[in-house]
Amino acid sequence: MDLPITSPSLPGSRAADSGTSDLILALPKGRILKEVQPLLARAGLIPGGDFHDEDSRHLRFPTNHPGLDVVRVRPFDVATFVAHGGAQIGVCGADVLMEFDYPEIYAPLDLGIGRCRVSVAGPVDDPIAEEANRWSRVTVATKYPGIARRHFAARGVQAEVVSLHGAMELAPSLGLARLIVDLVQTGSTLKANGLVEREVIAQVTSRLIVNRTALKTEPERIGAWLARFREALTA
Ligand SMILES: Nc1ncnc2c1ncn2[C@@H]1O[C@H](COP(=O)(O)OP(=O)(O)OP(=O)(O)O)[C@@H](O)[C@H]1O
Ligand SMILES: O=P(O)(O)OC[C@H]1O[C@H](OP(=O)(O)OP(=O)(O)O)[C@H](O)[C@@H]1O
Repeated sequence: MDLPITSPSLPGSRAADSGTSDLILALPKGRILKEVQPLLARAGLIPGGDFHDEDSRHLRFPTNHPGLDVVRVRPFDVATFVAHGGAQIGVCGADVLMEFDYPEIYAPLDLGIGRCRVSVAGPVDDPIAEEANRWSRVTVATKYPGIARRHFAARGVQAEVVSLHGAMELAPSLGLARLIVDLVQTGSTLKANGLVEREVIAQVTSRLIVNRTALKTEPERIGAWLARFREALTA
């Protein structure tokens, strides 16, 4: 398929030479970075420099496409970089998209990786937690305050959120909150900490995301990358 993406083999094809700026693809550090690499390869995108050196202090890397650089950021920050137009394209979990609900972000492609769910969980030995939807107030420890508040508000329950960035599973036993809202995949972290899943809020996979304004102003370049990723998903 002949796509209008700057070819690395054409001399003088740097986007900067033609007066347009480089596109930036924001990738999340951590587990998704590993999972997304085969897809990048199928899309013909190879990050360069010392991208594969986990100890590198560089944050921005060139690729085999002179018009596209990659940045490596925290998973939660991918959405923010793309929403603010610092990056035009990104790879981001649906959990993060739900949390921020940025209107500037368009998420056209489900990449089918990073599969898990956002759930409400509580202590195994607190069966009353099952009835949280009937209470007027709950305390919830989470790194998803927006998702938690909206989820309980939709049932007329006010969620008092204790904001944590990890180890949410400790919160009920240490008295920070009665419930948690967190990601669950195998359920082994919940089990290991005496918790049980009470309710699934949403299924999660990673998405290819784009900045809506960038897509309007650069439909050919960004559209071509979307087409490449779409094709890579079916390859
Ligand atoms: N257990 C899991 N199984 C599958 N996907 C997951 C799991 N945990 C997280 N994810 C997905 O991977 C994304 C990144 O999670 P990861 O654990 O790598 O980073 P993080 O711990 O949220 O970030 P940070 O390192 O900034 O705290 C999440 O937003 C979610 O979409
Ligand atoms: O159901 P499981 O298969 O046990 O997976 C769920 C765990 O995975 C995630 O944590 P992660 O490993 O990313 O650690 P972190 O949140 O502390 O970064 C999530 O926050 C849960 O703790």
